[in-house]
Formats: sequence, C-alpha cells, structure tokens
Amino acid sequence: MQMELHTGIELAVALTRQTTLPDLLKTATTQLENAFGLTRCWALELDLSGRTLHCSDLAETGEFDCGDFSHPFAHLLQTGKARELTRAASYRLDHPGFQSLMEASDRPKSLWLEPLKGDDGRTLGILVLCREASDWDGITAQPLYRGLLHLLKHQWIAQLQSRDQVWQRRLLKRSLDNLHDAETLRKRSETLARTLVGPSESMTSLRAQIVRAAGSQLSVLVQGETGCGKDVVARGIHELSDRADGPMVVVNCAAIPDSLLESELFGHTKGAFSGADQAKEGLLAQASGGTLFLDEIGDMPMALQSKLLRVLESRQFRPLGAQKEQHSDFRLVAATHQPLRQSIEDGSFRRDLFYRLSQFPLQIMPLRERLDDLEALSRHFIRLYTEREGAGPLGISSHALRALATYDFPGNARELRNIIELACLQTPAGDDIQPEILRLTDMFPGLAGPETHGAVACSSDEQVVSGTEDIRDLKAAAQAFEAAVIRDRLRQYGGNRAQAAESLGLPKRTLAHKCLKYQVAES
Ligand SMILES: Nc1ncnc2c1ncn2[C@@H]1O[C@H](COP(=O)(O)OP(=O)(O)OP(=O)(O)O)[C@@H](O)[C@H]1O
Repeated sequence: MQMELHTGIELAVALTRQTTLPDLLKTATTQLENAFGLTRCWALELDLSGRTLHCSDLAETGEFDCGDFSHPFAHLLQTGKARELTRAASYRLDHPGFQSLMEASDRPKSLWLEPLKGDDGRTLGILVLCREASDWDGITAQPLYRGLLHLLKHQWIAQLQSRDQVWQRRLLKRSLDNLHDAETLRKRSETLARTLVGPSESMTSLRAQIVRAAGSQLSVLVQGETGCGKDVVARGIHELSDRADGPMVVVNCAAIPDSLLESELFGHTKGAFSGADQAKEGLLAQASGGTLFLDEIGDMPMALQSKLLRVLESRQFRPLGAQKEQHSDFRLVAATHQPLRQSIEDGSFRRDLFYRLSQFPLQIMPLRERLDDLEALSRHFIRLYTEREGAGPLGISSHALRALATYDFPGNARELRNIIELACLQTPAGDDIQPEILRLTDMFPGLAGPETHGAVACSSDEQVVSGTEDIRDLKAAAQAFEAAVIRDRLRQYGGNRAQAAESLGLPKRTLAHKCLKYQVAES
C-alpha cells in the first residue's frame, strides 16, 4: 500500500509537469507500461473536428476515421465503453492503420481499449493497452490505474484549454492587427484625400491602392490621360511611404533632350564628354533613400530603356566616364499618358521594362468618366486659388457645376483647374462662380470635343479665314488653332506622337511640349 502510494505520487508529479499535450501523452503511456507491466501502450487523440483519431507515435498510418468500422476504435467511441480485444479477433480487422499498430506492438495476445472522456462528456481519445495476458480486471480495478486515468484526463483537458486559449489569443491578435491595418489604411486614405481630391468610387479605390503601394517597395507605373493627376499620385506614394523623409527626385523624360537624359540620370565624371568640365552627380544617385519619379517614361529613348532596365535589376549604375559602378537605393515610380502596350507593339517601348515598371500598376480614370469628382475638385481649386491670392470667390453655384458637368475635359483636372482659376479671377470676392463666367469652349475651342469645334478650330484655311471676325485676342486664337491642328493630327495618326510630329515638321519633343501646354489628349 505504502509502495503503491509512493508510485502514485511519483507518477502524478511526472504527469503534472508536462507542458504540452504530446509530452503528456508520451509520459502517461510510458508510465502505464512501467507501472502495470504492459508490453506497449498507445494514446490516440481525437482531433478538433471529432472525426479522426490521431496516434502521433504511428507516423504514417496513425489516422483512424471515426466513421470507419473496419478498425475497433470507431465502435469504441460509439459505445463509450472500455473493452478487450484478443489477438485472434484482431486478425479479422483489415484496417491498415490498425494492423500497423498491431505490428508495432509485436502482436500482443490481448488489447485493452479504454475511451477517455472529460467531465463535460467531451471525448478526448482512446488508450490502447497491450499485454500478453488477458486478465484486465487485475489492472483496471486498481485504484492506481483509476487514479492515473483520472489525472491524465484532467491534465489532457487543461492542455486542450491552454491550446484553445493560445489559439484564441492568436485569433484575437490577428483580428486586432487586421483592424489596425484597416484603421491605418483608412487614416492614410483620408490624409491623401486632402491632396488627391474626389469622392468618386474610382478615386476612393485609387487612394486605397496608393496607400497599399506606398507600403511596399514595388515599382509603380501610373497611367492616365494628360492632366488627370499622375504627378499628384506619385507624390502621394512618396509621402505615404517610409521614404517620405528622403528625397523625391522628379525627371520629366519628355522635357529633357535625348542627348542629355542619360547624363542627367546617371551623372558623369569630369571630362566624360566635351563640355563636362565638372563631375556631376546623376539623378539616380540623388534619389538614393527616396523616390525616383520618371514622368513621361513613354518618351524615354530605346537605348536608355535598356540601361534603365539594368539599373532596376541591380540598383547599380555607372556614371558616364566612370570606372566603378555606384549603388543607389531608390524606389521607382513611373508615369505615362501613352498607351504603353501600344508602344510595345510598335516596337518603341521595351516589353521587359514595362513589366519591371508595372509591378504595381495604377490607372487614373479620365475626369469625364468620374464626374462625381467635379464639385469637390472645383471647390478644392477655388480654395487653392483663394489661399494663394488672398481673396477670391466664396464658392461655385449649382448652375455652374451643372455647366461643368456637360463638358468632357480633354485636359482633365488640369483643364478644370485652369477654367476654375480663370473664373476665380473674374468673380468678385465673396460671390459664387456663375456659369456664364466659365470659359469651357472658347479658351481652346479645338480642345473642347467634336461638338464644340468652332471655325478657328477647323483645319481648312477657308474656314479659318471666315471665322476671323470673332477674334478678339490674336495670340489666344493662334494658340487655339495650333492646338486644334495638333489634336486633329493626333487623331489622324491614332495618337502616335512621333508620326503626328513628323507630319507637321516638328521635333517629337516640341510636339510633346505643345501637347502639355495646350492639354491635348492623344485621341
Ligand atoms: N484628384 C486631384 N485632386 C487634386 N488636384 C488634382 C487632382 N488631379 C489633378 N489635380 C491637379 O491637376 C493638375 C494636373 O495634375 P498632374 O500634374 O498631376 O497631372 P498629370 O497626369 O501628371 O499630367 P501630365 O500628363 O501632363 O504629366 C495639378 O495642378 C494637380 O494638382
């Protein structure tokens, strides 16, 4: 009796010391084997779904489907009653997992199958006791056996509960993290909405994408018609990124002559070419730690595209005339109003560079397709005007907003801004902008869409001459004519600037400049 008590206490201490369920089951089965002279003891654990018993000691075959009655455990779980199984009976069961359990137990003469349930009736699993004798009552009736089982069940439940708690804590943490992410996303989108204005669905979704893009290091390609806000988007990405304290270097690839673009980007050593009397750091190097914004990337010459691709792959580059390569840790944002896929087909843009640039593609819808943004944008531009000029109109009338909504804004938000600023100039401080002040069609008639083409916008000499009596401002009329011709020519060549420029006897860059100036969209 004394001995049994001593053994019982030792076993209990060993069981209560285990901190994981596998350790607990391992300790319990070893103790049962030692204390009762078993040849083997197995613990099978019921999984959370309650459909499968697992025996981790039987690596590959240790899974027992609770609905499969070709092994004895399904029946045992159903009845909930412990029972003996003889070696002879075991041969009749052809379940492969059960047969490997028998093999691993050296085919004992008798098995005792003991289902284990918690006090709440929840089934925990099964103990399988193996032995060369059939006298199970001699063991199962012992207080030590009953006591051990009781303690095992208690500890088993404690382990499951702590596993549940860990799981719950993890779930809670994950939900909190998600909530936190969503909250951060919402706050950043709100901040962005102060500079990238517009309540439309497409603007709201664009802001959310910008916040996501800003949180990554992926190269971003911003596409959209001229004047639709690509520059604002690029700045938003930089300012919301963890590089916000670093530089944002902006390069307009269309504005720098081809011959200079490479040395501007890569920099050069002293004497690298005639005229290079000073070494100059390139824009790639200046952008290190920050963001490099390559605007109008579609205008980058082919030879430079290959070099840029190499830089993007390694962030290494060699200034002109230099022996050594340099490293620059910049994040790239590129933008274009050109349909780059078309340029790839035409052979004027590298496909591999396109894919490198557009790891995170962003598309800005033209203003005419998101008229929901008109009012907010107009008020935003009025506010900017009054802040800058110190005075100006109070707002804009609903009639004026309706008038704006009838216009198709080929120059997008930039054109709206110009229209609003001109209207601000003509509206007395404290008044609202009225529709008659808005110069939607007469600033650049050629830009206002086919239905508003006036005489000046037509390309026929006769019509131009016949419309001259209306002209009050020769410079504006000449510009309008120029814009209309460019617009028509671009239409004729399906938006291909190179062909349009050639047909007008203009360098491509001059045409690009004029398109920017007159807000001429490609098609
Ligand atoms: N959603 C917007 N919210 C506030 N301002 C905007 C928005 N979109 C454009 N703007 C304003 O419109 C003008 C033109 O925008 P931006 O220069 O970003 O256009 P872009 O697409 O880069 O033009 P381009 O094709 O000529 O490079 C800027 O004054 C800019 O601040």
